[in-house]
Amino acid sequence: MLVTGNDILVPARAGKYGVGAFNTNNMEITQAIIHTAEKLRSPVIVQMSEGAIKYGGQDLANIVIDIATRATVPVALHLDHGSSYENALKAIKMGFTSVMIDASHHSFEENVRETRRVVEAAHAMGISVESELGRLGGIEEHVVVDEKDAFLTDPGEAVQFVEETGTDYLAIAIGTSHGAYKGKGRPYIDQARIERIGELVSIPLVAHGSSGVPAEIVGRFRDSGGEIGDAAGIADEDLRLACQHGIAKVNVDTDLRLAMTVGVREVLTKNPKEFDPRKVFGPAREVMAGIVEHKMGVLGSVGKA
Ligand SMILES: O=C(COP(=O)(O)O)N(O)CCCCOP(=O)(O)O
Ligand code: NA
Ligand SMILES: [Zn+2]
Repeated sequence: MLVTGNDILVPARAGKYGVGAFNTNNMEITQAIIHTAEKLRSPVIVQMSEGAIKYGGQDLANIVIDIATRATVPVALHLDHGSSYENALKAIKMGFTSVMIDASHHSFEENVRETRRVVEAAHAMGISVESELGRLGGIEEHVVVDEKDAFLTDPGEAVQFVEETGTDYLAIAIGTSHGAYKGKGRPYIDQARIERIGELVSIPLVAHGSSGVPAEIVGRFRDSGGEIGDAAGIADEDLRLACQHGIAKVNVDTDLRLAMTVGVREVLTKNPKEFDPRKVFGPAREVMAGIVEHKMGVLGSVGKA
């Protein structure tokens, strides 16, 4: 069933488990996400960035809404990294049940102002809101403390931000970053900071940049002709721990992109004569479903629907 972000995330925060928020850009990705959630009896969030909306528009949103509505587990459709009040409202008009207003690159005051505007409008329509405080960005071990603090979310500011905006859930900067290169070796994630913020703030917390970039997928990507540097993602153990301390929404896009590409490349390199799209995108869907299944196991959302 299609539900709001709060319907899924408030129980997740209370139950100390994480719910995957997986980005989609087509039908097969959407099916891999929602069908796997049904198989595992797990709630799930399907999210579309503004780039995905540009790519697939209402056509793609309708595919998500239709599959989510018929699904036997709770599914929310979330606007990822909404960049303006207007775009957040447009997404609600398209049928989204959760929207992010990402004004974290503005000053604290401007971020509060913009976020509060979206919260008021979205709440008037029964839609949940994600906002962000702090700067997403890979933190290398050598970064000096004050520079690190400039990036990461300040616990005291988080309390004030939540009070002044009424945001339903909050994306915090804890050392993760988008993409396949999250730092040398085991990417840094500031567990103490998550724990501190989780103690002070009771709403669900959001971790962006949470793809694991699993070595097995990276290996298959290279073996099927892909080119990728020394990619690294967030360790499963770090994600599991983060969900014990208040992280409830866990954003994953890169892992699905890698999985889809691996599926397509492996078919096309193994069977150069193949040109039936179902024989290309079908196997890609299976690889993605495997990624979704692994992630739900790590986050602890299996059986929670
Ligand atoms: O936090 C994440 C994903 O993090 P990840 O890269 O670790 O998967 N996200 O919010 C996904 C960001 C997707 C942006 O995609 P566009 O190219 O459409 O703008
Ligand atoms: Na988001
Ligand atoms: Zn993000």
